[in-house]
Parts: sequence; C-alpha cells; structure tokens
Amino acid sequence: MRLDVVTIFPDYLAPLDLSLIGKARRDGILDVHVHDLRTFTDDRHRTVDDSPLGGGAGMVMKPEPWARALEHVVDAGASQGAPVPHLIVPGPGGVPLTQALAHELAQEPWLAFACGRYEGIDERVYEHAGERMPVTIVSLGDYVLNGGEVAVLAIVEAVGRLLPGVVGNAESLVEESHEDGLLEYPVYTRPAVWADGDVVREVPPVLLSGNHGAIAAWRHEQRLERTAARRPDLLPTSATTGALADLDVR
Ligand SMILES: OB(O)c1ccc2cc[nH]c2c1
Repeated sequence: MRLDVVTIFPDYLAPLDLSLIGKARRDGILDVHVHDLRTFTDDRHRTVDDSPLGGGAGMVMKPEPWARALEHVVDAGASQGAPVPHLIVPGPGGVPLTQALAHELAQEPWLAFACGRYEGIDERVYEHAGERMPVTIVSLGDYVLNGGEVAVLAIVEAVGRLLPGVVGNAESLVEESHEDGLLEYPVYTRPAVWADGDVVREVPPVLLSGNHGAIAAWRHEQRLERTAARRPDLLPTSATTGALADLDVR
C-alpha cells in the first residue's frame, strides 16, 4: 500500500518511521511519502492561508497550493495499480473512524491524506479533488484537534496494522476491541501473585487452571461484562435486556 500525506508540518508524521509501521515501511509493505504543502506555493512567503471570505475568526487554507499538491501526488503515484488514490481528509465533521472503516481502507492500494490546519481547507478543494478521486472526510471522534496530522497518525496505524505481515501474530488481531463488537478481555502475566507493597494482588485462578475451555468461557464473559459496563451501545438490544441486564457491572 502506498500512502501520501500532504501537510504543513511534515515532522508531525515522523512517528510513521517508528515501531510496527516503521518496520512495515522497511519491509516494503507500506510505501509512505510525506509532502510539505508549502512546496506547492508560488510566493516568496510560501503562503498557504488567507482570511475567510465573509469574515470570521482565524484563517482558511488557500485552494491553489492544495490543487498543485494533490496533482503532484496523483502524478507521483500513478504506477500504483490504481490511477488515483482515495483521498482521506481528517475533520471533525467527517464519518467516524471505526474498525470496519479501517478494514475497508486496508483493502485499498493507495491512500492520500490531506492535513488541514487553521479553520480548515477552502471548500472548493474538496470539490476539485472529488472530480478527480474518491474523497472521504474522516473524524476520530466528537472532539476537535488543531489539525489533521494526529488523525492521520491514528488512521495509518489502525489501517496499517491490518495489512498482512505488519502484526507478527495475526491471531492477536482477532479478539480485540471492536473486531467483533465486544471490548477485549483483561490480560495478565507473571507474577501470578504480585506483592504490591502491603497489598497482594492475584491473577484470576481460572487463568492458572490449564482448562482452556473454562479460560475461553471466562474471557468471553469478561468481554460481555466490560462491553455492557463501558459501551452498552455496542451490544445488541437483546443482550442488554437478557442475561447481561442482570450482570453487576461497574
Ligand atoms: O478534529 B480534527 O480531526 C481536525 C482535522 C483537521 C483540522 C483542521 C483544522 N482543525 C482540524 C481538526
């Protein structure tokens, strides 16, 4: 998968050189290109913003640099087995990033990301891009960041880790939060008995039983309890009115 990111803060994307995503780049699974929007300005001050027409606070990102930048991205990546990328624009007014959307995006050969700043990008950029490529505005959640870069890091990690070969043990992708509608179960490791000062904290005994059926059943119940307690919205209605409704969840 090829990823192109256009931003006025290229250094913000440095974390894409680290950990599993960085390894995926070195392994040739991800081909990441970060572009500085100011490269596509045409004035000595490398201007990317201007006051909002119609008044209002803050500044708006000018359309011309974006049009040049996205044209450059399309030209640079034309050999990707797809003529154009799917353009993802992070924004608080977008569709929510979900695990399902991450799986959809992980099927694509080429994603491009436009990182807005200030009060946002001139609306005509979305129209101009939409005439040339699929465009999706994606939100991390119902809160507002100062720009799209943090959201791109989150989206690239959520999508990249789903690509074959990125996560060492593919099984670890199965029983994760949101993969099948439930939150993950609690995890423990050694020591089985942890002397935390005067407090002794033990691992649930079932995990030491060697009874894999009992362990699986306990873990599933933990997932149901956690989901009912923290994210009842994820449970089917029937689950919250049936046995789960009687659970003493904190
Ligand atoms: O909350 B966000 O995902 C987000 C994304 C882009 C811009 C640009 C200016 N504010 C932004 C906020």
